[in-house]
Amino acid sequence: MSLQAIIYNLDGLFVLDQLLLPHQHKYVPVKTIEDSFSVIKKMQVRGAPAIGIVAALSVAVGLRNLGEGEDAKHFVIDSLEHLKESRPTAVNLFEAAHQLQNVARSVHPSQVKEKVIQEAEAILDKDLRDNHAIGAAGRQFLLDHYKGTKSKLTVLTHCNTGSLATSGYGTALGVIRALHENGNLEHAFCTETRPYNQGSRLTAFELVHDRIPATLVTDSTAASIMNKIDAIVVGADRVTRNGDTANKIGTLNLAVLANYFNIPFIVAAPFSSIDLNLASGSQITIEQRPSIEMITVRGPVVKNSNATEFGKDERIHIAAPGINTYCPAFDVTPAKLIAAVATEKGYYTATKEKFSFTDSPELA
Ligand SMILES: CSC[C@H]1O[C@H](OP(=O)(O)O)[C@H](O)[C@@H]1O
Repeated sequence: MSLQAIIYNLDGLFVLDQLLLPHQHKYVPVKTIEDSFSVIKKMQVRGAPAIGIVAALSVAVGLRNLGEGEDAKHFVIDSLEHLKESRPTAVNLFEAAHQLQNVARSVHPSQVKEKVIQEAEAILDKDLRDNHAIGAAGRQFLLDHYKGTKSKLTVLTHCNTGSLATSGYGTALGVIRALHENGNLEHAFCTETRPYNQGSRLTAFELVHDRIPATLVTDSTAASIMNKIDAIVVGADRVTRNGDTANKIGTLNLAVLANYFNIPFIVAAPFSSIDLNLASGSQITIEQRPSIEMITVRGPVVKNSNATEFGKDERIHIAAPGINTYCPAFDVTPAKLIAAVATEKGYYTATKEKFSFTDSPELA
């Protein structure tokens, strides 16, 4: 089974429906801007970089199919204003929108279609190159950190930051892949990452697919295995100027554990995930998800005791009816708990508990 979250070719744009993984492997066509809004909003495609890429490519598809006489510039600008409303936290969607809208505003009207399609396709191509560089930078930080003491590491990660969250290879999971490919990975642990279960359904799927030695644990197991862990590596949806980082809910728990157990906690993300317009994490909008996603789990319909038919998914209620719920999709980890931010430019470390992303990074 492919790990390719996004397929973009002359036939159009398709996303792997991640609500059905790992049991069903089904691509969904994205033919219109509304299709794009829907697959992002419903989290059929998710992951900060993937969201930005799908939004950009859906505009490219729309431009390829634009009717004669339709205004390309306004199509680009209006479509991306709408897509920005699909999910508020990941900066990659807003960064992609900014890039394409800028192109549409700055070129001659007759050039909008060609130049915006080029820009959208460049975002896709750049992401894969960046992920390999992010993996190298994260690996380099860890080798530098453990220089002279160990070169095979046990690493824990949270949520899904691999090929299913990007154009391929991944960010934090890219660091784990880089360690594995170079003989520096002893073992990987991944947390299930309730309530969407990106870890148990997606990251575990990727680790098994790549034959990386790994163990799945519940979110609540993390503290009890910290004595086995050499580093915690996570992704990011938005990093602010001082290094505060919004990431999947439960990330802050792990950062506090890392700090308590004196384990390096690393954020791995493309530089485009760093929002220099925001001074600190208190300014980040945290997406709230519907409570149905927390109080139920999707499961295949079991027709009878002898056979399981993967028919229409049914939701199985796992919480007491009537209970109030609080279901944020992300939390914010303060910069002081983060040892390094690994980007495609290299890795940044904090001085006096603050990051300076305008300085030169450590090069991998
Ligand atoms: C490289 S993915 C970054 C980020 O996106 C995920 O969120 P979601 O699954 O809700 O889109 C998670 O926070 C990852 O760490």
